[in-house]
Amino acid sequence: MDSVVEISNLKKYYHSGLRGVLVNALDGISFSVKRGEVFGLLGPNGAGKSTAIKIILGLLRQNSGQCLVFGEKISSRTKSKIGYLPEAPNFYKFLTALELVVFYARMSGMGAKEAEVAAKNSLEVVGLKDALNRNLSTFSKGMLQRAGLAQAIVHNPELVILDEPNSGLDPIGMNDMANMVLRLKGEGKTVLICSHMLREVERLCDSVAILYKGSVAACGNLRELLSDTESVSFKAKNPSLEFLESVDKSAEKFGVKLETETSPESLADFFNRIILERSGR
Ligand SMILES: Nc1ncnc2c1ncn2[C@@H]1O[C@H](COP(=O)(O)OP(=O)(O)OP(=O)(O)O)[C@@H](O)[C@H]1O
Repeated sequence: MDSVVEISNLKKYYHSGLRGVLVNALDGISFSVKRGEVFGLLGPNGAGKSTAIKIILGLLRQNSGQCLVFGEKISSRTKSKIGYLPEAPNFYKFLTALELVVFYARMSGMGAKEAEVAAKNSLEVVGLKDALNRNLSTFSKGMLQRAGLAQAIVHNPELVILDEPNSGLDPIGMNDMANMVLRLKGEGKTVLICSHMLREVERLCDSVAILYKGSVAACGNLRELLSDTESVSFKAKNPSLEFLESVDKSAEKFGVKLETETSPESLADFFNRIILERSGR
């Protein structure tokens, strides 16, 4: 499987505040997103996710390291193959859903007729067929997210980047969003999701990278990461608490930690463990 995004030793710092204090937003991160996979970019607030996404999109330049998209440095050619749903998109509210998506289709270089057909099609895909001609000002949050996804996929991009796609969605909306992501995957597209909704990420993603303070704390195939816990198990008929405590104490003597949890871990547990380890708490 070839890489759609290949990030190597990427560094980005900002000068912040009046004194220009240096903030290491990305401190040499490396990961790759393979063609056709759903990839989750995770991390607590301030970990560097948005900075990484902006660099992939060509909206920001790194200070050093490399970011290749479709094997090339970012250019207008590579950008035309990317669809992007920003977190909390701020669309022109006086446009109808159709006008909005046609606008983005035209920006991607389509002619008027082609843009209208593509816009109607992508609005139908996201479930807004009956709201084509409604003003965005009358849309609920969930409908705005759908319209945002429609603009992100209208030009049939190969790579779709979704920043907090579940923001403001109710459980039904989240389920619909998940189905749309799986549909994109089924069409052979690569999807990069940046999210704090770990249950959804666990359900959808093939691979993840967890960022912490500008570094990669964990990265790889999700199933492999989650089954990576070492555990010791034994069978005993109705063990008493006393017995269990004595086993635990004897194990401790030999430097063995008995785990009562069995693998695979949930992504949320894995995430918390990795972040706690990194933060030394
Ligand atoms: N324009 C900027 N100027 C100065 N510092 C910035 C700027 N943008 C981001 N930072 C800092 O860089 C670090 C990484 O920020 P970034 O927005 O990439 O994190 P994030 O993982 O996307 O966080 P969140 O989950 O809150 O969106 C943070 O310490 C942030 O304060």
